[in-house]
Amino acid sequence: MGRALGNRPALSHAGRKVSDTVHPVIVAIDGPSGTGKSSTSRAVAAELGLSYLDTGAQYRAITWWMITNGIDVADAAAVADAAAKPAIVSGTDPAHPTITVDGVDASGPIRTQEVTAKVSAVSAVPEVRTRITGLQRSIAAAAPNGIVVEGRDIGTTVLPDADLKIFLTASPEARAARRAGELKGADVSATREALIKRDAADSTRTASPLAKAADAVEVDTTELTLQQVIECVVTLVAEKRAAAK
Ligand SMILES: Nc1ncnc2c1ncn2[C@@H]1O[C@H](COP(=O)(O)OP(=O)(O)O)[C@@H](O)[C@H]1O
Ligand SMILES: Nc1ccn([C@@H]2O[C@H](COP(=O)(O)OP(=O)(O)O)[C@@H](O)[C@H]2O)c(=O)n1
Repeated sequence: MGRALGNRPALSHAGRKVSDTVHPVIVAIDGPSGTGKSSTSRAVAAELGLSYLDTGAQYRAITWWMITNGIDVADAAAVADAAAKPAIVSGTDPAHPTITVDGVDASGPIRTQEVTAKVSAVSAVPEVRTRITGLQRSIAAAAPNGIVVEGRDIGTTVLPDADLKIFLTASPEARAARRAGELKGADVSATREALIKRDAADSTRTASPLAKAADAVEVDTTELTLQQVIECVVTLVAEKRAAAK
């Protein structure tokens, strides 16, 4: 499948050849925690002039709202009942991504350990996924030049017709070392265990689990620098655009 970039209606702009028109490009980047999705996606979007959406931040935002509103995240029915309540707004400039919940900046609170520990339970609830997936599709459809969307189920469920799908992987050791490096003083082996536990929950849930789409390009980042991963994805986007001309 995949949306053929070159098969879109050929619009004729005054003084501009149709072949010069750059169509919006949709890039889906999925994979487990610490594989480099956010850093790669932001950099690729910035380099190519695309919008950027961190879908994990949206699931963290709704989890933070549940916690601050006293909802027991282990109670799936209570989470489902409340899923439509918070207003979640994502800013998609890769130079300055933002997220607000009911108008309040949530970029700091969504990164706490409590949210990290509870986000998998909330994101497994089908009503939550339906709500957040709807937001993601509207944001992608409105991006003027195209968008890089990163998460767990973008290539499989949210944007199955994306022009390019990437699935990033890395060894648990490399991922834990990267994450522990961000959380000053964090123990690498405890971080590794927590990552493995969250990946297992995300991969085994019934509703839209973490999975590689059949037509995704898998990139193992264990031995690559971040710059190498960025260059790899930028090259793959350029190849897609060239093939679509
Ligand atoms: N290829 C890489 N080599 C070394 N460090 C990396 C690499 N990719 C990402 N990082 C670092 O690892 C950490 C986690 O990356 P991030 O992009 O947040 O991963 P994810 O979004 O998949 O959880 C960040 O500090 C980032 O700078
Ligand atoms: N498309 C997505 C993105 C994230 N998530 C959930 O949100 C959590 C946090 O995602 P994240 O991208 O912020 O995680 P990390 O950057 O910490 O790896 C994941 O562990 C999943 O439970 C999801 O279910 N579907």
